[in-house]
Amino acid sequence: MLIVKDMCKEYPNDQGQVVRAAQHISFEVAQGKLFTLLGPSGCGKTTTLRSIAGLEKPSSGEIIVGGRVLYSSDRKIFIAPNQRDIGMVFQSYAIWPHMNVFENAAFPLRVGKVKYSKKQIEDKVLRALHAVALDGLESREATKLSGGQQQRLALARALVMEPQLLLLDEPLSNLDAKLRERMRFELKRLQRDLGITTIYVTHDQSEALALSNEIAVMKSGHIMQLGSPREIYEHPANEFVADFIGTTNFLKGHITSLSERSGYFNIQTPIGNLTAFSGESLRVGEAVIVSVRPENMHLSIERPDTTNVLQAEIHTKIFLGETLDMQVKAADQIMLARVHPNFSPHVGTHVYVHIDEEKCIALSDTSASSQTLKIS
Ligand SMILES: Nc1ncnc2c1ncn2[C@@H]1O[C@H](COP(=O)(O)OP(=O)(O)OP(=O)(O)O)[C@@H](O)[C@H]1O
Repeated sequence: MLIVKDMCKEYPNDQGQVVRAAQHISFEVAQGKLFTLLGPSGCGKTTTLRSIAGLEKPSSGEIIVGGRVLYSSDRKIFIAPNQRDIGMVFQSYAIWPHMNVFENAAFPLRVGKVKYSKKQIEDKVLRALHAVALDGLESREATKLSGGQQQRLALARALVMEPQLLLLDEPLSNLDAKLRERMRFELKRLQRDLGITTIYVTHDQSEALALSNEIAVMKSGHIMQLGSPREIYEHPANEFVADFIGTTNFLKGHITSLSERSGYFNIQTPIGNLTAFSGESLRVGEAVIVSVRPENMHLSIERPDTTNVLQAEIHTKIFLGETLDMQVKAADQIMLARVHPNFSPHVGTHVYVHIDEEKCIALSDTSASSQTLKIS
């Protein structure tokens, strides 16, 4: 449905230098899916989204929506934003305060090139308002809506033209935390019910995990990893992704041997030997970082009869209601374990930490590429 091919966008900055805002961005989104561009501030998410909308002209590459080329540097094609059949909702969704709900939603139909009859406008607006569950509020002044309702109205205004592609740029960031969480579910339901292909921009990793069929994690204008929320969470491609998505423990080490299980490696770390999975082709002696999610650190008082067991001591405990976060200390390394609140040994207690081999992810330590150890 949407194809972005090798897209680059450069801007000149105030010092006359070139800012490479998006570099060789390529991805495809299937019909009806929700695809998220996720990354820290300045990584190029908005630039990518605005390029799809036609609000920015990329420096090179190609953008195709539903088989129609909207931009191609090679073929010198650039379709104007209002000819692209794309709906967009921005962070500052700016509904019109002097118009009621109906008129706000009808606005794009009234100003567009195509002239619609009164009946057509009414049908389309009521359909869009129904989709976002604002039916019955047509004559309410827009300013008398709650934050969440205003957000849904902005969405209805983007949907009223029945675009084939919907672009959402941090649409929930102006809402308070509770409402944001509720709107996440609403957005997901709405997107699924309407089956509208959607590109979503956010810097909030939990929002991305909750909403997306697929995520592109971006850093400094590059896509660092493309994958489903589960793939990205469970098998981060590199240290940046592991660190940016969720909470993780990092252990530095080096590979001592290949495990008998294919894809697994035996690793020596300062706090003990571990067997870990890696999607990379790592070599014996190579410096690695092992990433372990806190919920995969299983603590026990008795030594479990299995492999991948470390010895540690309870360092600090933080009660979080449904979970207990425990910092455990092994050698000089502090690690975070997220456990059930029923398991609450005293600070200073010696514990065993078991980590399933599948949940230990070895990533090549790029910062240590020059320090590869030789194992004879
Ligand atoms: N019009 C512009 N002129 C010059 N530089 C720009 C322009 N727009 C964006 N940039 C730069 O391009 C880079 C990417 O910006 P972009 O807005 O795409 O990032 P972002 O990931 O969406 O960030 P945020 O989450 O803060 O909106 C940044 O370094 C930004 O300063």
